[in-house]
Amino acid sequence: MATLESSCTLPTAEGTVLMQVYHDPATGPDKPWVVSSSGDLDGREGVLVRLHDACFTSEILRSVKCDCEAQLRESQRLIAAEGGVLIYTPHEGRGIGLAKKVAAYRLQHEQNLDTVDANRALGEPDEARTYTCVPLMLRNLGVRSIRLLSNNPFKANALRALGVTVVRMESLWKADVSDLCLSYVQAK
Ligand SMILES: Nc1nc2c(ncn2[C@@H]2O[C@H](COP(=O)(O)OP(=O)(O)OP(=O)(O)O)[C@@H](O)[C@H]2O)c(=O)[nH]1
Repeated sequence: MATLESSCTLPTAEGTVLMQVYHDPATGPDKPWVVSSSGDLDGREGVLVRLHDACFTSEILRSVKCDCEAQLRESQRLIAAEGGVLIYTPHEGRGIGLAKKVAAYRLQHEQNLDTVDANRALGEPDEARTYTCVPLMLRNLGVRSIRLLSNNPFKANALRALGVTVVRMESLWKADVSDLCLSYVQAK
């Protein structure tokens, strides 16, 4: 069972957020889950929520192989504007971890494989993400139902299976992606 470890109010470029750090035994102590919320969400329906999986290459090194950083910034902007929740998960590489994701990148480059085939060539699943702790995080904020900022039905299905009421999905799309990123988005 996940636990809320600590929280603070944090001034950000997009306004002040409530930051909460959770520990989930399923993902380990060195991989915190971070919940950043804006506005008073207690008892609210249809709250805007972004479930964002860590992407070191894009968000820290500014890789243009994928659209993760652009999606993160766009969701922060949308959430700040109307209130909502950003859940930043430790599921780097769709859950396979950074080292394996980078090995998959190498195969993509050297053998011209797409993201799914590269994972399979490494003996890894193409999807290893689980979101078991998310209902607790939403409950703790008093969120009753959500609008999920995502293009991936897997995430909405996973949350619904855990009992979260997903009213609808709202698309996140950044038009100015690189050619490399376009092939990644098409392989999704
Ligand atoms: N295994 C693998 N993971 C990748 C690759 N490129 C980015 N990622 C990871 O993919 C995750 C983001 O998943 P995406 O597939 O881009 O997004 P999504 O699940 O389709 O959902 P939305 O962004 O909500 O529409 C992050 O954890 C990234 O680290 C790759 O080539 N291989």
